Amino acid sequence: MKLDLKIQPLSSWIKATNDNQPLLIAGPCSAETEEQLVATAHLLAQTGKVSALRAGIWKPRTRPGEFEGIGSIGLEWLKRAKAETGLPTAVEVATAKHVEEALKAGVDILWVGARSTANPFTVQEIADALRGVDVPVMVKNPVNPDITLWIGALERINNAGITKLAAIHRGFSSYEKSAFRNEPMWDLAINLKTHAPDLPIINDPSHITGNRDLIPYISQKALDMDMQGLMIESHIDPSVAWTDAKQQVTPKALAELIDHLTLRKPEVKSAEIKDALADLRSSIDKIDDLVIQKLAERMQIVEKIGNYKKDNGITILQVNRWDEILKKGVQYGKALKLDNDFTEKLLELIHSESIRKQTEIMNAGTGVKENLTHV
Ligand SMILES: C=C(O[C@@H]1C=C(C(=O)O)C=C[C@H]1O)C(=O)O
Repeated sequence: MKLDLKIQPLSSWIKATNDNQPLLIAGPCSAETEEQLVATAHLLAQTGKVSALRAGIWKPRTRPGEFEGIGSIGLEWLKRAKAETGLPTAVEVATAKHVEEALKAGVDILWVGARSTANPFTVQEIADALRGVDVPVMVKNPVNPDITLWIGALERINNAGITKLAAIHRGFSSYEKSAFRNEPMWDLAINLKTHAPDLPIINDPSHITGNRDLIPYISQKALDMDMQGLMIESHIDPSVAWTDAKQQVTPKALAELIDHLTLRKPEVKSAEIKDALADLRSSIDKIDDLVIQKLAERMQIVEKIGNYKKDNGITILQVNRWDEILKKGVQYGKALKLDNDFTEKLLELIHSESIRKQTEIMNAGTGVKENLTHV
């Protein structure tokens, strides 16, 4: 399903400062003092790598009692930073009042935060406040891994007439313990790209990692996933930052980090490489056809087994048999140099479809509607 978004190219409102590096939006997590913001902005501008200055002035904090942003006074500081450095400015807005104040103060780019994206009422309020205004808006993914909420927010903003639109991939909350503050769940961002190929996606490695040491790894991966730019938090002295101290980098460290990234292009220019890729891809197509044929054959056998089970009062799940398949498969995959995790996930997917199919057979004619795709 392709989304019907009316979008202007990213280059109509923001560009990388040069062709050899990614588009970079940078700035402190929060504007703390006028001196901190303006001094950080100067150092960022001096790197020659930054296309816009970001700073949070209204901060949605998970718990009360934490620093909730400096508020509207920060808009004056942003004005000064822009006047002195020439950098366009970007802030997060979460209410109609924020939108009005930010626009009045001449903020160049607005973004909708992850907690706001998760709430359609909030997004609609922001969208209504944006009607008739020509300002670029970036929409962060919602905190929860729900791509339809992300799409819905983009649609609401776009329906209000905002065509300078981009998505920001900042990762998703997860119950699992992980090295990341927010799980990247790349599949969701790739899925969004498939739904809206023209929609630019900016990656936010600061919020994904929550840890400055992991930022280069996520930044490189984002570029290799064909994302259009990076938004990275940078503070003149991260050790004393009032918010997110662990994930901020100095402007100098940011410049070095950007220099170490490799920028690859999605287009294949050389005819020779194009031919070689076409050959390899045609081999992949043949293999994919075989994989699908074999899976369909397997499912026909599953159907027969399901019918036997129905006629003879046997449970669908056979734990020992499943365990045997999993162990054997993972071992075989390993011998053929497949990653254990991959083989396990693949077999689990096949098994859950097999269970679904047999559940359908058991329920046939009983009036029980089986809507679940996975059990
Ligand atoms: C197909 C069966 O039913 C279930 C599905 C399995 C599969 O798809 O391989 C294996 C064990 C069962 O949990 C079976 O009992 O063999």
